[in-house]
Amino acid sequence: YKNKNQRTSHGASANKKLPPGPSRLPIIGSLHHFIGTGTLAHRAISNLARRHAAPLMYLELGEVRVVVASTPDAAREIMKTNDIAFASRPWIPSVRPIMSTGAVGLVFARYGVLWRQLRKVSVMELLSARRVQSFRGIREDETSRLVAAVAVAASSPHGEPVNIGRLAATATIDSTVRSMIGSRFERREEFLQTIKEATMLISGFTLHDLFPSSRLASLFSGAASKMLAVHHKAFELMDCAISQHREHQTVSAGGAAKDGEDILEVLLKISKEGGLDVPLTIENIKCLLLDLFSGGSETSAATLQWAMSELMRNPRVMQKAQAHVRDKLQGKPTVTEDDLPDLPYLKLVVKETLRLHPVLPLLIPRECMEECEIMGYHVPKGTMVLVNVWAIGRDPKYWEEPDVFKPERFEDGKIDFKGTDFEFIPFGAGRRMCPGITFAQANIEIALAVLLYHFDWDLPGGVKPSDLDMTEEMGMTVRRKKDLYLRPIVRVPPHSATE
Ligand code: HEM
Repeated sequence: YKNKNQRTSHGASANKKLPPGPSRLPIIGSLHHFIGTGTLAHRAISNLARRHAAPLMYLELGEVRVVVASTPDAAREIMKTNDIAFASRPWIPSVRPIMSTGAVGLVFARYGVLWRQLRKVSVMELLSARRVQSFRGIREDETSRLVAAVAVAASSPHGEPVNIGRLAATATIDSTVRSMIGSRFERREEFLQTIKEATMLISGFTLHDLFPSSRLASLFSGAASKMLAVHHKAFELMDCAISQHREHQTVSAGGAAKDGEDILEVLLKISKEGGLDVPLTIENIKCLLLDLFSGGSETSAATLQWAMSELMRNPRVMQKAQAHVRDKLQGKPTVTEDDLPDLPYLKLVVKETLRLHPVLPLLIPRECMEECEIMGYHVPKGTMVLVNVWAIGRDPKYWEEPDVFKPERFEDGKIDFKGTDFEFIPFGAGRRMCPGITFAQANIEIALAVLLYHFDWDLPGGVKPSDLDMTEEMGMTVRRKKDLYLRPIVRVPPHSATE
């Protein structure tokens, strides 16, 4: 056994104190602490950090060194004080073969000129408030379809329960994809399946990722070749999305109403104009598109589903939110984005949902680019760094009654998720912070508003609110394990059902 607070044994780092953490065994490191716990990583890591009183904790997952930050102070030291040192992403062995082909998007790009370029284009051009605003018509159209689909179920003789998570996901995914390529993706289901497969492989927990130097592990897991196969499939789908985009443009040019520039159009234009520090290749464009598709849709869909789940579990909050929307809208036929600024309570509901259910509970892993001292401990170069935002959002030192869903806690407007209040960082912070906050907020708020405005909701089968199953499942994001089925009752009839 190695003891906690053990000094490192790696060359120049020798004699420097590593953060505390659980005991480690030869070869497997700390992995035995995770086996048989039956708990998802963010919960298991949170339990370990608490047991070892380790705001900054050191683990070895197989051969991989990992440091986990579990308090706002630790997160601040990493993502603010030492932001540049932690602004890279690790290329775990499963993704390395793909990245080595040059197929680098934004999410996994190493810190450097290419990342800076892609980041700048994304923040300034693709996901800016102005651009997000230009997709308003798409969002309103998709949410009116959502309302229409729910209304159909509500009008069935026995009041059919609807799979609200799935319907809301369809609305956010279609809205995202339309903003990207101008129309709904013909191969949406196939694409979602591919993303799901890819994200299982890049979770970093394959044998090959944990024991990168073992040829046997690499052979057994076959992860690299599976990853390449998924990557080829994803690229084939992106080619298809690009051709679909071209066809759509031809149709639009032929007289059909046009929504304004979509994201792919902007990217192709920027790449053609040139004058960039690093040329934007078609490969980069496909990767970036893939990142935005996948980063943009599942995260928002999962958040919406958690919001509805918490509202069902907390009838007081549900009634207050519904009364708030109906009061403000005063019988208007439907909610438009003009109404959203008048619905502050809804924004608080979204915030509280993200506090209790940050869909990326450990953010996206960072990599330490140069050895650093954090909270008096040594973090060696090359260490993978995770920030447990799930644990931070439930820390009783910072949150009163942390397990209670209480949107009012944000009422004074002092705490926001923009990356400066380290007790609440569901979108991360610093240079690698999520660039899609405005895009996500827009999609989530309008969908939630229409669901609460038009309908009341019941749990089918006589389930009591407090008994609603909230079990999590880890996919690309932490989502509900079981789909959320609810029975809708129309309160404000939708004025016109689209299709
Ligand atoms: C509720 C919705 C969302 C949540 C909770 C979320 C959360 C996150 C988090 C935690 C990170 C990592 C931040 C870090 O390392 O500090 C991230 C990165 C990223 N997100 Fe989001 N996100 C959401 C929606 C979106 C949307 C709508 C888009 C785009 C349309 C998007 C695009 C990205 C991209 C491209 C990155 C990588 C940025 C980089 O590495 O430089 N996200 N997101």
